[in-house]
Amino acid sequence: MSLVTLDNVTVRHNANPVLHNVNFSIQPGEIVTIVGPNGSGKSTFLRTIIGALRPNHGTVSQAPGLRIGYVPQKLHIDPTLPLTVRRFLSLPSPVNGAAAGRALEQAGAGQLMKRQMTGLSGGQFQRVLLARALLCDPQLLILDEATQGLDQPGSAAFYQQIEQLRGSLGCAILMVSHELHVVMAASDRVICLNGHICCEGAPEHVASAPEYRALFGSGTQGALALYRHEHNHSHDHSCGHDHAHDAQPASPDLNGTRT
Ligand SMILES: Nc1ncnc2c1ncn2[C@@H]1O[C@H](COP(=O)(O)OP(=O)(O)OP(=O)(O)O)[C@@H](O)[C@H]1O
Repeated sequence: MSLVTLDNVTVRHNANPVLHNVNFSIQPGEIVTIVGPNGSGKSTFLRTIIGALRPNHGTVSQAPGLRIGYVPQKLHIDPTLPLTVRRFLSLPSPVNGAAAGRALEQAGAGQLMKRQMTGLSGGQFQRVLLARALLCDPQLLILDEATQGLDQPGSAAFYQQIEQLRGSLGCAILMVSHELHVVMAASDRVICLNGHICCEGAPEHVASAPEYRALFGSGTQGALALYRHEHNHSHDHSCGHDHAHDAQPASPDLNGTRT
């Protein structure tokens, strides 16, 4: 059974159609990535799925009792506000220390519990947002441009964490990203959105689709191939071929340096 289904959904902002006749569903454990140019309706799509926006036409249905974890695009915290990670995770509802620690571990941020929110690096901050989304033990985890502002190794490490979470928690993941070559390697299905669904399918299929290339050009496909190569092999650099041009998704050291 699908976790969420959109049936012929149209959404307008101030009478302007932003999404038009969109059909979509996501299955348990699936990783789906939404790509599309600025203003193409990606955030509107996510907000419609979580129920923050009502469609003007069509229907949105959720599996009964569906638990959704949401990682926003960004979150501003007043730099003068003293707020530890532990306290942040208890907003708006209190959580016990064990649950907070478990969520931080799952997000790859186990050692950040006592840190000040305003002292975190961009990557650490996003992992804390991820931990907060995991507190409800989501069946569907939604991420809206969650790696904005991170460098490419930081983004790649973040998405590898997401892939691991799908493996360990079994949750489905729906994410929006501009970093096509990084994100697509972790996706089961990619949807190219531009007010309507232009094309969808396996990452390789979408990367070579004419609709996708019309929007993004063809440069990404080479980067995707490189990343897949790096992503799939055993990381044994002694096997004799040239890695000089491989994309290198590194594991960030959450204390601030990178390995
Ligand atoms: N609350 C709103 N009121 C009026 N117009 C809106 C509102 N939210 C979004 N829009 C408009 O709807 C269109 C789609 O916006 P949306 O944020 O969904 O796109 P996006 O693909 O997520 O963009 P980006 O990649 O820039 O984040 C844009 O033209 C935007 O200006």
